[in-house]
Amino acid sequence: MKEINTMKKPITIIDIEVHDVRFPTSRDFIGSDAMNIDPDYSAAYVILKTDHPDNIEGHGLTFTIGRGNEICAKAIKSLSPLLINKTLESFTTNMGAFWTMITGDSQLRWLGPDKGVIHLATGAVVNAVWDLYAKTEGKPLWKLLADMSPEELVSCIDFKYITDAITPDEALSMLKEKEATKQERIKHLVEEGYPAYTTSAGWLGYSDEKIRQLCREAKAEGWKHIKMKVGSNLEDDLRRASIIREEIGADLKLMMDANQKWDVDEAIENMKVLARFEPWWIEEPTSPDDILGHAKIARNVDPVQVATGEHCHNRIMFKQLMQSNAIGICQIDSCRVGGVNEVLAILLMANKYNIPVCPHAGGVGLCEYVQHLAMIDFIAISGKLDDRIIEYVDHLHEHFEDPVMIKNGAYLLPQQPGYSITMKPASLQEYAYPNGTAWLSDLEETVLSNNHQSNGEVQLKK
Ligand SMILES: C[C@H](O)[C@@H](O)[C@@H](O)[C@H](O)C(=O)O
Ligand SMILES: [Mg+2]
Repeated sequence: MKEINTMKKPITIIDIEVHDVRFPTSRDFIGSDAMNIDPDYSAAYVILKTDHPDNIEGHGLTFTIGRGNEICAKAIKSLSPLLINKTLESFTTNMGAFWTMITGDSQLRWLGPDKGVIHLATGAVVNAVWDLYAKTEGKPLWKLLADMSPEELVSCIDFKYITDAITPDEALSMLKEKEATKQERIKHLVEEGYPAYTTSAGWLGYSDEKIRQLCREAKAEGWKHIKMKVGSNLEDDLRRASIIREEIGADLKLMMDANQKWDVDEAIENMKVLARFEPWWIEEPTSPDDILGHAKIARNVDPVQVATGEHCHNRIMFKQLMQSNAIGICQIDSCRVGGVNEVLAILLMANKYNIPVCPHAGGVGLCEYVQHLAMIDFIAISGKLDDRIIEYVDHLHEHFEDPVMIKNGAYLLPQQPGYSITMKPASLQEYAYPNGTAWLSDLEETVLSNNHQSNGEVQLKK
C-alpha cells in the first residue's frame, strides 16, 4: 500500500474543479437496454483541491448516460460554496453533520429534497470528501470504514425519516454484533475476493450472434451468474433468453433486467412466460417510484425475486420498498443516492429486513465505487455473502488510476488509498465534452456531413 504522509495539520479545500466527461459508448450499443437505447456513459466529475503538502485531492463522480450531464456538473458547482475554504477535519469530526449540512441547505433543498439532479450532484460531492478522507488516512475506503468503531459508523448516518424502520440504537447493536469477527471476514476477502456477476454479455443492442459468443466467453472465464436485458418485446426476450440458456446451461444463474419498461400487470404476465428460463431476479420491472406496484409484482412472480435500486433515489424510498415486502434484492447505487453516508443507512436497513444487497454497477466508475460498499457490508454490517453478488461490466476501467481487479468471477480487495474513483488526467482531457479529442472527431463529421448536405449531396452521417 502506498505510504502517504498523514501529518495532522488541518487540510483545507481551496478550490473545486468540475468536469463534464462523456464516453461515446452508444456507438457500439454498450450499456443499451429496453429504456436506455443509446447511453453514452458519462460522469459529472469533481476534484477537491487542497493545501495538503502532497497535493492530495478528493475525487468523486456521479453517473449519467449523456445528455444532461452538464446539468449535474452545474449542480455540483452550486453545492461547491458549502465546501470551499472548509477544512476536511471540520467534516470528518462529524460525518453525519456534514451530510445533513450538504443535503439540508435551506435553498438548494427545494430542488430535491433528496432526489433529482441536486441529489446526483450530492453523491459526487459527498463521495469526493470520503475519497479525500480515505486518501489522507492512507487507506482504501472499505478499510477506513472497517476501522471505525460501531459508534463512529453510526455517527456517519442521518437517521431522519427512517427511525420508524431503524433507530441509531438498533444500528449500533447490529454493528456491535459483528465487531469481534470483522478480521475473519477481511481475511476471507483477501483470499477469495467478493463474488460478482457480469452484465456485459447481454446488452439489448447486441446481435444474437454477439450475445451467444459473449455468453460462451463468460462461461469459459468462470462467471457463475449472467444478467440479460428484457423488455423490448416478449418474442425477442424469449429468443434471447433461450440462446443464453443454451450457452450457459442450467447451472449458471440468470438474471433479467427490464429497466422500467413494463406496467405492473404487464410485468406479471411477461414474467409468468419468462419464468421458464428460471431467472433468479427480475430487475426494475416497472417505474422505480411505484412501491405498491413492486409489491404486487413480487407477490405474483414468486419465486422470482424483484430487484431494484439504480433509480431509487434515497433511503426513504428504500425504506418503503423494504417495509412493504416489495423487493427481494436491494440494489444500492453509489451515486444515485447521496453518497457513502446514505448508502450506510440503506445497508443497515437491508440487514434489518434481511434483504441481500447486490449493488448496481452498470455505468462508468460504478464498479470502482461499489466494491468498497459491498465489502463493508460483508465486513461490518450483514456479515453474509450468501445471495450477494456485485455487478460487473467490462467497460472503461482503463480510464481509472486504481481500476477494479477481477479474478475467477470475483472482485479482489482494493489496496490503494481512497475510493478508487480517480480518473487518469489524460482521460479527463480526451473525453471532456464537447471539446475533448474523442468528441471533436464527432463534431468534424457533423460539420462535414452538413457541408455535403448544403452542397446538395446525400447526408450520410448525423
Ligand atoms: C443504461 C445502463 O447501462 C443500464 O442499462 C445499466 O445501468 C443496467 O440497468 C444495469 O443494471 O447495469
Ligand atoms: Mg439495471
